[in-house]
Amino acid sequence: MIEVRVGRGGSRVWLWRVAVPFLVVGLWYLVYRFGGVDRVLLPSPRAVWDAGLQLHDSGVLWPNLWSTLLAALEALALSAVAGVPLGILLGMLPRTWAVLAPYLNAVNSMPRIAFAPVFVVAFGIGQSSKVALGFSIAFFVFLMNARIGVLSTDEEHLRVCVALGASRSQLFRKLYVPVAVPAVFTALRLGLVLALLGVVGSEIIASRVGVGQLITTYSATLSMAPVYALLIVLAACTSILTMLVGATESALLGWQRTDRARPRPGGSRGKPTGRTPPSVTGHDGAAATPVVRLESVSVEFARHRVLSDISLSIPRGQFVAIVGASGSGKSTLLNAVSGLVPVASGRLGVFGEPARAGRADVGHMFARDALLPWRTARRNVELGLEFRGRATPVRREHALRMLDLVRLPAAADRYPSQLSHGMRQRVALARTLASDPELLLMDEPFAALDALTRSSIRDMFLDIWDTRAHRKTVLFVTHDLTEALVLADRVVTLTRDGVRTDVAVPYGRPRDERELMARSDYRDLYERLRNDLKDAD
Ligand SMILES: Nc1ncnc2c1ncn2[C@@H]1O[C@H](COP(=O)(O)OP(=O)(O)OP(=O)(O)O)[C@@H](O)[C@H]1O
Repeated sequence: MIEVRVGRGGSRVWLWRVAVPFLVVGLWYLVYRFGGVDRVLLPSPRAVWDAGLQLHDSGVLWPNLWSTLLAALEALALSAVAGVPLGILLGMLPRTWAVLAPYLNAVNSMPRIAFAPVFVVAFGIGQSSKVALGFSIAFFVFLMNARIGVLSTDEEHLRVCVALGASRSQLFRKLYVPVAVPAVFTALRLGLVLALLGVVGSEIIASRVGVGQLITTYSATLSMAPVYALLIVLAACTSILTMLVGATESALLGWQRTDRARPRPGGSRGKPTGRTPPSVTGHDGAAATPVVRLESVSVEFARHRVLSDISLSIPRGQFVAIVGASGSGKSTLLNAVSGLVPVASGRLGVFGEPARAGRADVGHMFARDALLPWRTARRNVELGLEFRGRATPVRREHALRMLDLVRLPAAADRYPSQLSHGMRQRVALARTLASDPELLLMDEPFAALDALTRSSIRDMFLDIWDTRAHRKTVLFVTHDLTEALVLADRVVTLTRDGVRTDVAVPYGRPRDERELMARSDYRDLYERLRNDLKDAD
């Protein structure tokens, strides 16, 4: 379908739209009058108009048109009901798709119209055989589009849902179905035309009623004027139905309309300012019960070792910053702790248990907000609570409280596309904090923001962390050494060979970046860590 954007000059577009049928009729008349075309094959516009009126007045048109449209709509509905869930499932199950794809593609490439006589034999001459042929053509459009819709799922949306505890069936309902909806609307438009094609084709081959049957009858006597009139009526009906689909799509997918083209955050990750300098202290080791304990942990992707022999012990309430060069495995470390990637060797314990995804007491926040664009801010914050089966009023009230906490009470009913990057990241923070996790895994959560917004959200986060009944344990990944030293109790530098430095940050809170920079011991510490990172490169 060709999209026409009606922006400025929109009234002129509408004028042209209305003018097109008149121009076509004018051209038709000219060809009829002066084109030397056989007048049996191409009757005049006037004759077609009269034939249309005659079909209407004689009562022939409406029952036949109704029969055809009803069969097409039935075929369309059946195709959608069967094709969409199957397409979504096949999108979710790539191995099943790999097995079935050659067969489905083979069936889809068959000229289905050739099956019309088979359906007539199977279902008899009547509505069922028409619906069957329409279904056999439109079904694949739904299946393929729904699958492609699922394949377009944003990797980070999936990761967030899994980290928030979504089960397979919740992923199906709350992630894949909404992701597939725009593709299903495309399928509706295409499927409508194809279902109609199947139904009319079936009527032309064998039918007692329907537009196709009328076309066969009139064509047999070379009365082409009613044939053209019927085709025009069918085209008008298809256009009206397509417009209805478009209007429904606009009403249901309001979040898409407002989805302004924004640059993806992530390109401007935080960089060390390089202005601050040093002082060094040894790390004081872990307190009683570690919240996270890694013992000689290694992680591999396709036999490629990404983390080697990492040992760390993080006590309750400690704020630990992980700093390292790009590719040193910082995100992988966090993903392993939250159970999103498996460890290849070693032992990884979280609250004394093996790491697993979807724990309510572990919150994972990513560099990109990964808010689900079809949900308002409030409903995004509710997501984790929804996965855990909390009642609607309870989670609604809680989400509003969390939005209050991140100072966004007025944004509750706005879609992510209507929020600035900073606001979106605050909504993501509210979503992470909603289940009141004891352990917060923060993967460069503010890196994609401009310096001013980053610093204000960082301060807000520290306020929340510091003023709660007890401090949460935080594992905070950052590229920015200054950020690490301003925020954390402890800084761990990570290289491709493992943990390089593990130091305590010996300054009280609140910390002021400028005051710190004025201290020689801070400058020494900064310099030492920076050199460790440089050597690792
Ligand atoms: N799912 C994956 N499959 C294969 N390789 C991966 C996967 N995830 C990460 N890697 C690889 O692991 C290495 C470490 O990646 P990771 O994202 O953990 O590094 P990082 O230190 O967080 O980097 P950055 O600071 O650039 O985000 C990289 O070489 C990356 O290509």
